[in-house]
Amino acid sequence: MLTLSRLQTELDDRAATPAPAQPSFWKEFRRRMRYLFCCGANNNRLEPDFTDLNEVYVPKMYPDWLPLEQNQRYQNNKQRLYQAAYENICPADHIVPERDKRGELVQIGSGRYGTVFLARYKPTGDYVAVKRFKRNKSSEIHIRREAAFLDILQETKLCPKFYGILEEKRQSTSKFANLSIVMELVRLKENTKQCFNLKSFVQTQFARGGLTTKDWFNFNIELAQGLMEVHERGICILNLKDENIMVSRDSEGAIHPRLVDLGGVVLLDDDNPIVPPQTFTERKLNIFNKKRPSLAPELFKSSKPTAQIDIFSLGCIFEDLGKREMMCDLTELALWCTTSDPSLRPTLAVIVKELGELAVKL
Ligand SMILES: Nc1ncnc2c1ncn2[C@@H]1O[C@H](COP(=O)(O)OP(=O)(O)OP(=O)(O)O)[C@@H](O)[C@H]1O
Repeated sequence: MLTLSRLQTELDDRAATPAPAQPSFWKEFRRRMRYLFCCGANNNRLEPDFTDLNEVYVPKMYPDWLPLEQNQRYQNNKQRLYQAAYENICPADHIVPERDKRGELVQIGSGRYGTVFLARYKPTGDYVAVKRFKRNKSSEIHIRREAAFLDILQETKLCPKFYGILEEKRQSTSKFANLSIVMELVRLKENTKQCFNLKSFVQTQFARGGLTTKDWFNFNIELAQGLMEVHERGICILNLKDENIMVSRDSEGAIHPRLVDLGGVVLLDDDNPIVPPQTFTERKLNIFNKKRPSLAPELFKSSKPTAQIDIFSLGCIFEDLGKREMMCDLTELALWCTTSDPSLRPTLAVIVKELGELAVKL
């Protein structure tokens, strides 16, 4: 909602900005935010035409530094990307929503773009998570794009299995869009329906009981290794934060990270740099920066989507964990990862090595 003070600030800004050829602040702001968090390189496309993503995505899948064998796999992804976006449909009668005693849908979590519900996948009886998207926040291309990336990243240990796109006819007055994403339910333990993201996990005594510092180090090693796998596929998460990392515990009590919410992903080293609008004043940048402290500072100047951006966000996760669990070594590593100069941040390989060495000492 445009509050009076925000409106006043905008008007002040407009007055201070020379009129000719300057795009409106809010128009440019929305365009940039869409670029950052929704459509990535295809921010200008309003039509659900996915072929452009194919074209944009595939050349990026040939980074020189990758072994030939991996490049070959990316070539095969071209067809899959399209299929995931348009052909990987989960038939509506395969999904049986779970309801509580009052007959309401069981909600697992929610965010700015969607709400995630619990359901059963009829053919196998598996529990699944169905992410419904808010109609006013997500375009069709946004949803299809998220699904396509989930399809590619489900190969990694970090991301949940993708069951397909669910199409349901809803009234135009409905809060939710017609398309939803069906994916594996990432739950705390095999035999429960409870799900915890890292943020809620650390605050819930019964879920986190009995953990040692070593467990946390191993968890972080897995997280960094998982991120490496994501980067190897030419993808930058951009939106890495504790709410998007789910925690599961195995039969021995060890914790493992899984990544959900690929709504913000962009292509690594995309030629389109992410730049804040010209009219973004220093003050506004600071306000936005404070609201999203896990975003790397270079994003607020002008930056290509790089691995270092995710490493900064990973550092913010380490910082929170280090402080909360009183792991000084982790806090120190966090400081290194969140260096404002991206070229000084450690690579993921170095992070894994450092964490491994620290874990051995325990
Ligand atoms: N596969 C899943 N299994 C279990 N819980 C999930 C799953 N996917 C999402 N969640 C839960 O639902 C919450 C909201 O999902 P998600 O982050 O995808 O929504 P969003 O609207 O895109 O969020 P954001 O505001 O961060 O963009 C997550 O924080 C997580 O706790």
